[in-house]
Amino acid sequence: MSDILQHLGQIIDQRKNADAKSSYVASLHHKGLNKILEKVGEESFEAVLAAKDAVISGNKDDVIYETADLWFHCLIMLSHLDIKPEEILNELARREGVSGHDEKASRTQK
Ligand SMILES: N=c1c2ncn([C@@H]3O[C@H](COP(=O)(O)OP(=O)(O)OP(=O)(O)O)[C@@H](O)[C@H]3O)c2ncn1[C@@H]1O[C@H](COP(=O)(O)O)[C@@H](O)[C@H]1O
Repeated sequence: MSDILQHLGQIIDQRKNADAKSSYVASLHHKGLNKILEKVGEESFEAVLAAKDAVISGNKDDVIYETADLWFHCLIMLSHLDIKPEEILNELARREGVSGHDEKASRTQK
């Protein structure tokens, strides 16, 4: 999984200076952070709606499709801010084995 995210992250980085007419990613980089964040918000909402629908219909295909759109647009956001997908993966690896309840308790004790 990390190979795909890293490879896609590299392609998205390379698109920063590409022609917006021939590349969707380049067109978003050129439009800037606000447009990218608008797309991330839109795709988040669509993923949530797909998940709610899946409970009723039992169809998970749209959840997979919309979550892929969300992850893809998050990668564009990260690239625009010069953050590598590896940095997110490293953070998840750092958290491995630490219960969210324990982590929250350690924060509230400070
Ligand atoms: N994984 C993706 C990917 N997922 C989704 N999308 C596009 O993301 C867009 C956003 O979806 P929407 O339904 O919101 O599209 P829209 O209505 O056209 O968008 P708006 O006009 O509302 O902004 C669609 O045009 C999808 O085709 C993607 N476009 C590209 N990639 C990858 O990125 C690479 C580089 O793409 P280009 O920069 O276009 O060459 C590709 O080779 C792929 O590997």
